[in-house]
Order: sequence, then structure tokens, then C-alpha cells
Amino acid sequence: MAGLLATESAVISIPAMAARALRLELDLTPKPGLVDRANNGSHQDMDHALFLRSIAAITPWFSVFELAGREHAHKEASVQLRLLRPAGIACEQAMFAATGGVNTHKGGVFSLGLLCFAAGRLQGQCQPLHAETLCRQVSEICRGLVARELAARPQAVTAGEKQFLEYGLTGARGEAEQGFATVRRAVLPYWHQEQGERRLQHALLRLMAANPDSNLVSRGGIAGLRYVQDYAATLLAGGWDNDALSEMDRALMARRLSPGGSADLLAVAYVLAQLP
Ligand SMILES: CC(C)(COP(=O)(O)OP(=O)(O)OC[C@H]1O[C@@H](n2cnc3c(N)ncnc32)[C@H](O[C@H]2O[C@H](COP(=O)(O)OP(=O)(O)OP(=O)(O)O)[C@@H](O)[C@H]2O)[C@@H]1O)[C@@H](O)C(=O)NCCC(=O)NCCS
Ligand SMILES: Nc1ncnc2[nH]cnc12
Repeated sequence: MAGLLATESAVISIPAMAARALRLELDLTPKPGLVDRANNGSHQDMDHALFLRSIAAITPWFSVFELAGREHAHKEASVQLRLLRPAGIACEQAMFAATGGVNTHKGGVFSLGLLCFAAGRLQGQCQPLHAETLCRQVSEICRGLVARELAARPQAVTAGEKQFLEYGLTGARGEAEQGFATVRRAVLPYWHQEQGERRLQHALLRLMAANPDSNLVSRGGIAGLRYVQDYAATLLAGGWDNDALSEMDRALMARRLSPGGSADLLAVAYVLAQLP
């Protein structure tokens, strides 16, 4: 049963979970600063329909990543990212073609793509598919990525590269190289404290409180990042409901702040939380 994992009553695949994670994240409402069913958050160039098109364009690639992981499973970890990247870039291009050039899911493609690829690699090596083994694989596949692509680069082009040079933030690359440590430490131990949509909102708040999200820094500098982290921590400490989240949504929209990196990590958290 290659590529499949039995969970509770259903048998589902990691690529299918990744696609489901993107849809659940998108539909979660209210969701401060982000595109949801109610509004476009702090975004002028994105809406719910655009995200649906993006998800439709990305979804077929998750199985491609998993298959590639299986095919290359017996090669060293250090060559894996080089083998995955052409498909990752092709998937990004499919996303940009579907959205007319808007970056809806660049971080999501990167993080979920790595999870699918690592799952295929584990299957190819006949290793058990657990959250821990999957994250360890991602970390090994990405070993040295921050040093190679951020630290060794004197000139910055992307937002992620600029923020490394200016503030030492390692963004999506750092999260992956650390085996999604922010998700494992800040979210997974608390996953079963809440149910349904509230579980995902709780996870998002925990991510916003902990994640050094490069999107917040590119929109609002370090002060913008601190504002969102403190706001989320205050809600977690004092209690929150949908009204409080809607108020936070308005506060972030007024400041043009969007925690897009945390939205991506929420999808990662959902996939990992389905695994033993
Ligand atoms: C390695 C890449 C991810 C390189 O990307 P880049 O150098 O741009 O690096 P980052 O900025 O670090 O990351 C890119 C996206 O990752 C998300 N992100 C940010 N911080 C974190 C974090 N701490 N943890 C996890 N993820 C994070 C974030 O994505 C979200 O932001 C999108 C919107 O961003 P932006 O374009 O800036 O849009 P706006 O803010 O709206 O801009 P303006 O309107 O203000 O102009 C949002 O939709 C989320 O997705 C970062 O954008 C990678 O690109 C790469 O190597 N690609 C090649 C493909 C590949 O190898 N894939 C391998 C696996 S398949
Ligand atoms: N729902 C969302 N809104 C804005 N940016 C995002 N990046 C990933 N999901 C997002």
C-alpha cells in the first residue's frame, strides 16, 4: 500500500492531506490579516477565489513530489533537494500562472512539497511514516540550506534573503531545516486541546505568537512582527472567541499586516497532526 497511511477509519495519502490542509487553512474564518471566507485580510491582490485556483493548480504536484521522493529514496540525503527543486519550481510556476503572478502559496508549496517528498522517501526506504520521522527527513534533506542560500549570499533579491541580511531571520528555509521545530514545539503538543475550526484557530494563534514570520517583517518591520506576536500571546493568555479574532483581523488590516508564513505553517501542522 505504497504512499498510503491508515489513520482512524480512513486510508489517506500525504499528498491528499496536503491538499486538504490548504483548503482547511483557506476556509478557516475569521483568520486575522489573512484571506478567508469573510474578507481578503490585508491583501489587495488576493481573494478566496484566487486561492481556490492556486490550490487547484498546486494539488497535482503533491503526488509528483511524493513519487520523486520514492524514486530517489536510496540516494544520499545531501543530493535530495537538488533532485526535488526542478519539480518545486515547476509547481511554483503553475501557481503563478493560475494566479496571474500573485504569490498565494510560495511558502506552502515549499513546506508541503518537502513533506510529500520526504514521505515518498520514507516509503521507498520502508521506514514508518510518523510526524517525527517525516520532520527528521525534511531536516536532513535541507541540511545546510540556510548557510548555502542565505548566509553565503552577499546580495539579497527575495524578501526572505533581504530579511536574513537585515535581521538574521531564516524564514521558510530555516523552518524546514529545523524540521518544522516551531510547529512541533508550539502547536502539536496543544493540538487536542480544542476541536473543529477552533482547533485550527488556536493552532494559528500559537503560530502567530511564536513564528518569526518574514511576511510580517516585510510589511511592518520588526515592530509589525512584535505587534502580531504580542497580540496573539495576549489572546492565548486571556481567552478568545470569534469576536476577538475579528477584532484582531481589523487591527491587522488597519496596519496592512499579514501572517502568511504562519498560514503556511498551519497547513504543515495539520498534516503532521494526522500522523502517529
Ligand atoms: C526557499 C523558497 C521558500 C524561497 O523563497 P524566499 O527567498 O522568498 O524566502 P522566504 O521569504 O523565507 O519564504 C517564502 C515564503 O515562505 C513563507 N514564509 C515566510 N516566513 C515564514 C516562516 N517563518 N515560516 C514558514 N514560512 C514562511 C511566505 O509565504 C507566505 O507569504 C506569501 C505572500 O508573500 P509575499 O509575496 O511577500 O506577498 P505580500 O506580503 O502580499 O507582498 P506584497 O503584496 O507586500 O508585495 C503567502 O502567500 C504565503 O505563501 C514567504 O513568501 C522557495 O521559494 C524556493 O526555493 N522555491 C523553489 C521551489 C522549491 O525548491 N521547492 C522545494 C520543495 S517543493
Ligand atoms: N489565507 C491566506 N491569506 C493570505 N496569505 C496566505 N498565505 C497562505 N495562506 C494565506
